[in-house]
Amino acid sequence: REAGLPPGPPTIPLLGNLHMFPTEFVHYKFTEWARKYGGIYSLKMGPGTAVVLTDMAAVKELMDKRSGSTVDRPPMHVADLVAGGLNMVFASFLRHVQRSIARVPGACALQFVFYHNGFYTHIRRYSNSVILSVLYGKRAPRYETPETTAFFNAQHEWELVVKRGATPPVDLIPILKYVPPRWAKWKRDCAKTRKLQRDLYFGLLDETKERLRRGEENGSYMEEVLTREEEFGMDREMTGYLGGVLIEGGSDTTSTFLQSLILAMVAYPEAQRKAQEEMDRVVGEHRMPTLEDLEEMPYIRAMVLETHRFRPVAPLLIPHSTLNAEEVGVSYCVTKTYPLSRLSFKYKGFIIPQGATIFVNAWGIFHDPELYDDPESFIPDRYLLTENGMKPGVDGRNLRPTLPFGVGRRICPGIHLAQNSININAMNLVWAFNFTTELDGEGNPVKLDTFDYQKRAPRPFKCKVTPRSTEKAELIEREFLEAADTFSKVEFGISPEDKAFVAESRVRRTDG
Ligand code: HEM
Repeated sequence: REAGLPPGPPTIPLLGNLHMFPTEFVHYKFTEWARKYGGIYSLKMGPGTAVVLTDMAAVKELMDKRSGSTVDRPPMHVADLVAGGLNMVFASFLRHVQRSIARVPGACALQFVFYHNGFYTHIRRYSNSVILSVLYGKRAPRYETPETTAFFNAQHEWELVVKRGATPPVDLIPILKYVPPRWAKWKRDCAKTRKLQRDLYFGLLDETKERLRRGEENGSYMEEVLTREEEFGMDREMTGYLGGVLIEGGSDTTSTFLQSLILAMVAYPEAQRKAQEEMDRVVGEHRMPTLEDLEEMPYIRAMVLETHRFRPVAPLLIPHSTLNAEEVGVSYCVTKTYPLSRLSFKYKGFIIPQGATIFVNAWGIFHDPELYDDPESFIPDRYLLTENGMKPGVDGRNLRPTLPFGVGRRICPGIHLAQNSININAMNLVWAFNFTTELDGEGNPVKLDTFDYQKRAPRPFKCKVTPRSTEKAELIEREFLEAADTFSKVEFGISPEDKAFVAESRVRRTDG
């Protein structure tokens, strides 16, 4: 480790800390190291450097205030192979694409009707459907809807190619880029993923274009991007990937949050009971909640914040990297191509080299026992006691409540859509259903493991989902049937199987 870098675990020659880099649940290890080496520590990744921030003040200063310099992403050759450098999540800052995204509209959940089992996949379908409706004006009525299946297939392949160890360390040893595909399975896997993604993204784009040509707009986001492509300085490739990246960003994130919320409500029935009490007081039995009710619901708001803290969807956000060389008090206006490698960030006496990868350890902050009482438990009440949920007396002014959505200029562009979707669903779920543990063969409740996660999401778990009353079940169905007109606007071009499913779902099933 070069002199001046933040401290960190001992290194070995050539590899640095690479040999000890965890293959999964990286945030646990990063947090363990944070407790040992401090809120700012470094890891040597071969010749490169990574800096891990588990300190609120450092996150605010380096990632929010000096976002212009920490806005970049570390190189990811696999993402370039799959999306030709146009997956903006992993690409350097694409300003014009970002500008067009800044307008992703807020939308709320239209439908959340499930009666018995299958809630886990239902939630995944729901969040994919919301994003497909917003972007392309085409909803996904079933988990088996062709676009939804195609998306989850492509996503599965994508996750395999980016999995640690699936590819040689091509970002560290760039010469590996030139290995011909016949000797590199990982390259063939990338090509397969690329095809799956392109078939879906450009298929949806072409359908939207065709609809526009026929004058059958339905107000979707991509219609607007297509009409204003020139103004945004975008071409077909960029537009196609813009849509694709938004489907990726918007699908499994919202659903993961909702799955964690349900898991927490089952594991902590007392929190569920308090949320239901508040719901019954504010909304009652005879109507469904609306977003306007949230103002009157401090406990539900606290429960949403606590879910973000307890199980953040992105425990390490998405890694950033430093773009400009800069020293405290002196900003050098440099671009990536201009070599100023001797200049680096200096923060609290530590050097953060140009091009370093920066991880924001949101998990480590949210689970710090110095900041939160009993951080491993789900306790929404903590947000009623203090504004930021921290122990009384802890100065939490440096922590933005939106940290789970990222930092600086890279903050999640879907934040408003996501927050609306999360809030209305949290409210609907609490209003409508009881979530309880399943019983085992002997009638004892099956204990849930709230740490049993797979990548970001809880592993599929069993719980009983029962409507809280017959009246509520009937009301849900009535509202669903009344929303038929709204749904039909986003049912252009759905498959015959989806059409049949939709027709069947519009037949009243309850007696009300
Ligand atoms: C619970 C819901 C969500 C959470 C917690 C979440 C969280 C995040 C986080 C942590 C980042 C990385 C920010 C950073 O690098 O500092 C991010 C980026 C991103 N998110 Fe979200 N997100 C959610 C929903 C959505 C939705 C609904 C969309 C699409 C409409 C979306 C689209 C994106 C995109 C495109 C990026 C990449 C931005 C960039 O690299 O500049 N996300 N999100």
